[in-house]
Amino acid sequence: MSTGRLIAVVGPSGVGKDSVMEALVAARPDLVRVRRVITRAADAGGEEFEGISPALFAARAAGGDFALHWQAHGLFYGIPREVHDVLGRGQDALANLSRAMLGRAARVFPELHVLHITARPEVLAARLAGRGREGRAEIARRLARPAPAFPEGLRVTEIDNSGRLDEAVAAALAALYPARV
Ligand SMILES: Nc1ncnc2c1ncn2[C@@H]1O[C@H](COP(=O)(O)OP(=O)(O)O)[C@@H](O)[C@H]1O
Ligand SMILES: O=P(O)(O)OC[C@H]1O[C@H](OP(=O)(O)OP(=O)(O)O)[C@H](O)[C@@H]1O
Repeated sequence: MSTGRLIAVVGPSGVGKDSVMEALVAARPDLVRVRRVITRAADAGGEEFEGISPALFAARAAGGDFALHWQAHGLFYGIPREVHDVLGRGQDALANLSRAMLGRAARVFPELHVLHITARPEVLAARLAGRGREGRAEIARRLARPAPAFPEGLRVTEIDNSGRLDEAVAAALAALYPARV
């Protein structure tokens, strides 16, 4: 049985990562979305995640609970190591990763495929305002966050989500699951 792919969905805040992942899973029930462990308030809304304290996060990271973990936006993020079981069953898994983690992710997940979601800057600002999950200062910080460079040699599909979400999702599905001729 071939190993499943870890499909890393990356891109700037507000670009549509959660929206695209939700639609991909709806279109492909065999696709598993990784439930991240985040030190974000459990009632923050948005993606379905496990909210824990920074102290517990550190203990679990030290205990080897995470296949990957990183810090961003003043939060800690972890990908539970159980994702390896999903891939070992031959299933693909979707995970929202930091762009800064892609080099490490490629070492941890040999079958890594990067789905790089992009959008025009003015679109990002409007979408973060519309989402309303962060306050104005945090939105400004996220919009000003420099885009980490990607390491060489990754399998990357770039999807422009400046327009209709369904079109971005269709392009992602076509790239990830090209129709067998
Ligand atoms: N193609 C799109 N057209 C219009 N609104 C979108 C589109 N994609 C995402 N959104 C909206 O933009 C906001 C940010 O999307 P989200 O998926 O949370 O981005 P990210 O996870 O990358 O931060 C959300 O309110 C979402 O509903
Ligand atoms: O290093 P970067 O590529 O800039 O990514 C920074 C963080 O943003 C995303 O998290 P999250 O989904 O919490 O933030 P978002 O919804 O604003 O994208 C991503 O998973 C990283 O944890």
